[in-house]
Amino acid sequence: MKTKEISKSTLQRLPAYLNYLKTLSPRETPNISATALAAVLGLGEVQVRKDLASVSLSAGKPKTGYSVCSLIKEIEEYLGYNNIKDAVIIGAGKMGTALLNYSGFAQYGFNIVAAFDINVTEDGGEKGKKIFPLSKFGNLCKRLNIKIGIITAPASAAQEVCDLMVANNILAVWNFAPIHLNVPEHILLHNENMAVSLAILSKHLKENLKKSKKHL
Ligand SMILES: NC(=O)c1ccc[n+]([C@@H]2O[C@H](COP(=O)([O-])OP(=O)(O)OC[C@H]3O[C@@H](n4cnc5c(N)ncnc54)[C@H](O)[C@@H]3O)[C@@H](O)[C@H]2O)c1
Repeated sequence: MKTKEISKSTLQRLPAYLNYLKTLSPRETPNISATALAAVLGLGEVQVRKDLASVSLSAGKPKTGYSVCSLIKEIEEYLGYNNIKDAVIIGAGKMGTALLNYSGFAQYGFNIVAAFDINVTEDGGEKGKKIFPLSKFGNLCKRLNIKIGIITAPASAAQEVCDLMVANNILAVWNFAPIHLNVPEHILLHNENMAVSLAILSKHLKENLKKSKKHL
């Protein structure tokens, strides 16, 4: 992906390119020229060429133009549509802030961008990790295209928190609240139940102790 800065107006045009490219059938239209794209969207050819050059590594070929599939991927990547490394937390209490400030996620490339809480009225947090009022959740998720949500709210609030995440395009939920959550089919849900892990450990311990008694 190209990382150079692009202008605000180019950035604003990228979703329009993307929407149009997605309407094309890759079989019927595998390639598209900047001229054709400019004509369909009512833009200047030079402008389109410049916009595409700033996000696409594959320069349009003189006769065939750009590969539609590659261009879609490159624009999506530029816009952060494939952002699967950033996550947000709802519920900035003991558990939420511990996760927010845990540096170990970075080793795996994960970044917990911020936490949100219903009882926070002003932006806060430490070590550059922000805690925001819940009212700012939708805006930040949309702006940064966040796809992973972490629930560390009380069990009684977890379903409404989860619904809020789903409504704001979160696609994967890591749930710490000890409650069953109902989610649409397209949502990936992972429940982190520490009591279950401890129960399994305890069961294995019991078995090991039984075995060692037999050997005595
Ligand atoms: N603390 C632990 O060791 C631990 C371990 C396992 C699981 N959990 C689970 O994690 C969750 C959080 O536990 P905790 O100990 O951090 O609790 P906590 O009370 O310290 O924090 C919960 C936070 O959620 C916020 N909150 C409540 N309703 C909300 C809503 N509708 N929207 C946004 N924020 C809301 C509260 O203001 C509070 O800051 C619980 O479901 C708990 O069962 C905690």
